[in-house]
Amino acid sequence: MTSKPAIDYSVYLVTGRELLPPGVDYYASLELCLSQGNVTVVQIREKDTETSDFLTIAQKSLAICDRYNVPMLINDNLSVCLSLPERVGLHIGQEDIPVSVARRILGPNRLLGISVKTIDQARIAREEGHADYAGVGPCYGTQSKAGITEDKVIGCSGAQRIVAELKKEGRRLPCVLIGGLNQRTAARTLFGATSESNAPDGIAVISAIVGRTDSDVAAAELGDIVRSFKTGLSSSASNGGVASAFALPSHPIRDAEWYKTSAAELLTFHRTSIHGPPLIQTITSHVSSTMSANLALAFSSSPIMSHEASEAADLSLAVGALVLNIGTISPASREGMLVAGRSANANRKPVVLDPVGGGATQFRKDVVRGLLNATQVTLLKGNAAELASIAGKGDEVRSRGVDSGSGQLKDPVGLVLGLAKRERCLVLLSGKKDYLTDGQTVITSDNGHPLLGAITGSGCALGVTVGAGLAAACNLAKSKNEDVTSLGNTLVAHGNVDLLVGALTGLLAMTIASEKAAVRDDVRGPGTFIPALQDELAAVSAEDILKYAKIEVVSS
Ligand SMILES: Cc1ncc(COP(=O)(O)OP(=O)(O)O)c(N)n1
Ligand SMILES: Cc1nc(C(=O)O)sc1CCOP(=O)(O)O
Repeated sequence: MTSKPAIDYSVYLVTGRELLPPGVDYYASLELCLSQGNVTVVQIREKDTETSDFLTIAQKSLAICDRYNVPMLINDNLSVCLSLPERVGLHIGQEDIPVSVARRILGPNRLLGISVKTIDQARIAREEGHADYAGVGPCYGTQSKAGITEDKVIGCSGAQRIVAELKKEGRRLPCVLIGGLNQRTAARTLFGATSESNAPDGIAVISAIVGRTDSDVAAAELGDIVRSFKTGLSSSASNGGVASAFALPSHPIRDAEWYKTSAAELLTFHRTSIHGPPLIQTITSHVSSTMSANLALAFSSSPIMSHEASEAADLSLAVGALVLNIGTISPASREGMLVAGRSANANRKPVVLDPVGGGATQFRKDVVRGLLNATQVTLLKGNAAELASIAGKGDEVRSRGVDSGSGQLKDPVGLVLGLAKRERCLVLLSGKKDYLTDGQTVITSDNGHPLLGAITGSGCALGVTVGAGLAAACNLAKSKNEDVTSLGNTLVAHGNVDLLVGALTGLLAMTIASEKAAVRDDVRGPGTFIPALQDELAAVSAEDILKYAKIEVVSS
């Protein structure tokens, strides 16, 4: 029989004296962040401190933790842990003393945590049963620990797979996410690491609390995020599961006519909106920049083609949507995209990611993974090869470079639904038939003319019209005084905004315009098609959507 108290892992502070702001006293900072009851566990981590000094720091820290009734653990150092009362636990890594040996020495009553970075390590930790909980990471890059290179980062999807392994039936091991978790990343990482009924139990942080002079406020912000996540969990559990209820919008089943009518109404609103044309920040390829800007204008939007990282935060206050297209990606434009993505997330602006050629090279794969890890994307748009690569099904459709083909996907509906659920975003699979989903409903569209494939940049411009459609959906909700800013339970739904209809409107406008352009008398081939497409996109109307949209709801 063990006598371990139940632990609330919600906000797990790992200390880091070297990260304190200048002039801030370690003990004062620790006391301050514990003072409001938001930090629920503390681990004392001293990487370069002599054992005797480590013990002194740990003893003084324990007095503070005891005052606030917060459980405490020691990082790595068994002798410091054993010198302290039995209520003090130990956290070890995979390279430290073996967990079975640690358990034998510590006895059954001390809390013992282990770091896991792979599914195998998670399985072993769960099966062996020596550890009481696992620290899962590094979720993202961090300055707080040496040696965390890009290839070691597991991101939301890696964390999701590890959490699922830790939570397998039989023994469900509690776990916390660690590495780059902060006020900006915590919500989407908690949501993103959750699948079915497998959710992390909390977040472990160093810099997000230790690096702040107002460590009490920092802890309260994180506490709010984790509580709101857990509230979403319990309400969704009673609604039949986690992923269905909060990761993606849950709405009534609607038929194709409803979507057609809603898209037509949104288009009318967008063309005549008192908000004026939404500003669409587009970081795109050199090849398609002019085409994208012109077609954005034709679709009643205002393009701004800024790649500059230093103005992204200011811009994101003004933009209606952000479009990230990796067609001619470089390390500098990747940096701009990361900053712009962060700023858009912070200001709750929709983000479209177009992973052009995403499966073609390792560099592009890394860029796409990095962007998906660092940004909560609202809509992921790609062709069969690009989306199959992101889904880890690259062998299903061999990538042939940036214009890789329509592909022979075995199960396009399953692919887009799976990706939408995993990445917590809308997914648009473009091809002869387009598939659009919000993770609940899948809409197919048979619109679009083959000449779109004969000109360069039409796919990139589609990303922009879809982005403008998302911005229009936000503006429509605002005009009805609906909440478009709250975090709520849905990360991609932006309160009451119907982003699925927004994306559909941008898709139909572009594809119907292409059909109307292609049949014009003045169009004799790709060259004359381009200006005609621009004209027809400027003219496409609600009536055109009602008359020409060829959409079906194939899954609800
Ligand atoms: C909660 C939690 N999770 C993971 C770690 C990392 O531990 P470890 O792998 O031992 O690395 P160091 O902390 O020793 O650098 C942790 N400390 N806490
Ligand atoms: C101590 C530690 N361990 C990690 C792991 O992944 O094993 S990441 C990490 C540092 C976490 O610091 P911050 O919250 O400032 O990113």
